[in-house]
Amino acid sequence: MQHPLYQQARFLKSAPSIKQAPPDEGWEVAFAGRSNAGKSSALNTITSQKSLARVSKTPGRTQLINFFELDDQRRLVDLPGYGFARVNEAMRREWERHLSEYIEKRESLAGLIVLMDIRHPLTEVDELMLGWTQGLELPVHVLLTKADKLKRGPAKATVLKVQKYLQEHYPHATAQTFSSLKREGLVQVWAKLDKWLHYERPAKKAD
Ligand SMILES: Nc1nc2c(ncn2[C@@H]2O[C@H](COP(=O)(O)OP(=O)(O)OP(=O)(O)O)[C@@H](O)[C@H]2O)c(=O)[nH]1
Ligand SMILES: [Mg+2]
Repeated sequence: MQHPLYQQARFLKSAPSIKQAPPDEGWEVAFAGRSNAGKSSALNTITSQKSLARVSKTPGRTQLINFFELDDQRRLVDLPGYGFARVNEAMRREWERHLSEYIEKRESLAGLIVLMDIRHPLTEVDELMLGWTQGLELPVHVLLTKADKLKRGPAKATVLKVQKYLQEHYPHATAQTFSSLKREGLVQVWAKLDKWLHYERPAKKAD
């Protein structure tokens, strides 16, 4: 199962900060989340590509924003992973400055996907991230990743709890379960991305 837009994704460029980003035109959706939450895996699953987004062996080393081109108007963006344990204070500040600047100033940013491991969602640093999106009219969609690690019952209970919490504290945010391993939740994410990126899937030809 592939998607005509996301399967076209191609690496465009890496930028250390918003200054080096590609022109701020069209629409883009960014993927954020703690290191190891499964961002790279999700990007590869969504785009039906094996190694579009590189899986980093050294969390916290890459402070780059990676841009992937879908077509001449649309992009996906892989943001540096956050929350890695022993990163020094200066690096953490630098990360916060770059990320908050990107989220607040990037005109073409149409939505933010925030990935959280379903076994420990809504950590302090996730809340920091969600806080930056408040008052920006920036929609957020949370992917509770690695859903295959929980049984169906507990997974369902977690998503309901997270949805309720978001509704109360971040009403601009929605949530769903996701598994790259099982390709679960893919159709739901595609629908969200299509909407944010103003993309209409061509109608299937009747034959
Ligand atoms: N069981 C399971 N494991 C997953 C899933 N998605 C990712 N993983 C594993 O989780 C680990 C981290 O995945 P990545 O996709 O590299 O995570 P990331 O968020 O890109 O990490 P950083 O680049 O360090 O920020 C890897 O060992 C993956 O194989 C999933 O849906 N199910
Ligand atoms: Mg990654």
